[in-house]
Amino acid sequence: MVKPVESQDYFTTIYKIIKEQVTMSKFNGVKIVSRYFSPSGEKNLIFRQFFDHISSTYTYLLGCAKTRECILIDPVLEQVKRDFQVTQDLGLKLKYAVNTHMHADHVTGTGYLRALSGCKTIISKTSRAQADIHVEENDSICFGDHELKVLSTPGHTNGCVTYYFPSQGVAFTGDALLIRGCGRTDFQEGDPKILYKSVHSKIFTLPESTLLFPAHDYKGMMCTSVEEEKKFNPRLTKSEQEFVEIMNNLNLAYPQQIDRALPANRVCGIYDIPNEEKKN
Ligand SMILES: N[C@@H](CCC(=O)N[C@@H](CSS)C(=O)NCC(=O)O)C(=O)O
Ligand SMILES: [Fe+2]
Repeated sequence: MVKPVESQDYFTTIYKIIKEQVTMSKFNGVKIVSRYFSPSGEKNLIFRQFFDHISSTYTYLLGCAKTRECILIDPVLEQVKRDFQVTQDLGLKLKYAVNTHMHADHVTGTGYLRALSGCKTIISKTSRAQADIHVEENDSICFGDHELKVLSTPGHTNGCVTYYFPSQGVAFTGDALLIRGCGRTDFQEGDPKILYKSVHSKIFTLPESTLLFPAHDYKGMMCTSVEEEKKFNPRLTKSEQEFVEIMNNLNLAYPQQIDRALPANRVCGIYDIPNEEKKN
């Protein structure tokens, strides 16, 4: 039985309430994970998922309901004011602006957020991009009472990481794993064999009920689970050889903003915001 949801909180419209990581029923061989991902502070967590329509990027706000410290994962430059305003509305103090990788399709908002709020920027060491803090496999990112673990998941880019949130049974996969897809491997040191290994050894080995939140979706989907992707991902359920073949023949157009995005993202976005701009 799924308990009715009484909270008006955002997340309850997506997931039904249940106390622990219990799976409720089976459909098409997949356990329907109806997990309550802390919207009301039951587990002391504030969560928001934001979307940028131009680049189809998801940005995630995670906040500690007790200490009010928060982080933003994969903010987009053009949406920084929106995202930052929400942190202020909710009485949160931004501690870190975090990247899953050096994005090619949009300019990261991390540098701008740093200028606006004084937060620290984070990216992986392997990305070789500039930031205040460089993370590696097994590092922790702590905010308030919460801790994310860094999993190195290269293949889309060398520096791709997944941020795993064990206490919530959630992982933020960046472009390593997309819903029913994965990040392309045809530029930025992309390598399909490495990506296949990353996903199979680091993401598909997480508990099956782990909810996965990617950096992008192009079909309007918002979230998946390890179990779903292990069963239904049209690329990563194949053998390594078939996967390589698929990835080498995607023939995708280059991201429209790539020429602007890569140089900016090498320095973690735009840092020098005019004072006037900061006030608006
Ligand atoms: N049309 C978009 C770019 C779409 C794209 O290439 N997305 C990347 C993630 S951003 S680096 C990707 O890996 N896609 C995989 C796929 O299968 O679509 C734009 O012009 O920005
Ligand atoms: Fe990417």
